[in-house]
This record gives sequence, structure tokens and C-alpha cells, in this order.
Amino acid sequence: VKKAKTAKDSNTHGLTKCRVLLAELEAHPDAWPFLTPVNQKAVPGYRKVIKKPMDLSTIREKLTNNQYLNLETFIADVNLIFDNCEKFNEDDSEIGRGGHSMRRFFDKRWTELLD
Ligand SMILES: Cn1cc(C(=O)NCCCNC(=O)c2ccc(F)cc2)ccc1=O
Repeated sequence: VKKAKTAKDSNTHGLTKCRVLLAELEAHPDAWPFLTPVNQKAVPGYRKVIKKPMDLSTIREKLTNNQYLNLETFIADVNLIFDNCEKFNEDDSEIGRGGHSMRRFFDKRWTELLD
């Protein structure tokens, strides 16, 4: 029997789904370019082109610090990783293909986890 949803309940369930989704993204074979912030000293042009860098370790930090209000704000940061990747990398490159692969995986998994 589905309990009446309070704001707190939705938040808790939403955050549990964030933890599940983040763990799966971190464990994905194509996750390696996205596990840590892009090294802006080592990657020419990145600082100028990408206005809002994002990566899985930063999302992990924000989740640990309770900085995500709900599933939507979490999904927005994950999509930022993939949008940055598409902006900076050719589709036909190792990292570009990895970003598309991860986005397809994420889209499938969060829609499966929806209530
Ligand atoms: C998302 N993006 C990443 C890069 C990039 O060059 N990233 C370097 C990845 C180096 N990191 C690793 O190799 C690694 C990290 C953790 C791990 F557990 C195993 C391997 C360049 C453009 C771009 O748009």
C-alpha cells in the first residue's frame, strides 16, 4: 500500500535514487573521463569553452554534503557532465563516444527508477 507522500518522504526516496544512480555511473566502464574534474591545466581550451565544469566526484561531494534538494537538481548536474562532454569533444572520439554511452545508460536508468 503506497504511503501518503510527504515532502520529506519524496526527498528521502529521491535521494536514495540519487545514491543508486551515482554508484552505477561511477562503476560504468566508460566513466573514467568523468570520475574526476577535467584538469584545466592539462586540457587546452577547456577553461575558456566550458563555463560550468562538472564531474562525478563533485556530484558525490554535493550528495554527501546534502546539497541536492531533490532528484531533479541531481539529474541536472549529471546532464551537465554529458552536455559539457558533447560541447568539448568530437562525437567520433573516445571521450565523445563515452559521453554518449554514459548518457544513454543514465537516461534509461533514471526513468526506470522513477516512481
Ligand atoms: C570529460 N573530459 C575529460 C578529459 C580528460 O582528458 N580526462 C582525463 C582523464 C584522466 N583520468 C583517467 O584516466 C582516470 C581517472 C580516474 C580513474 F579511476 C581511472 C582513470 C578531456 C576532455 C573532457 O571533456
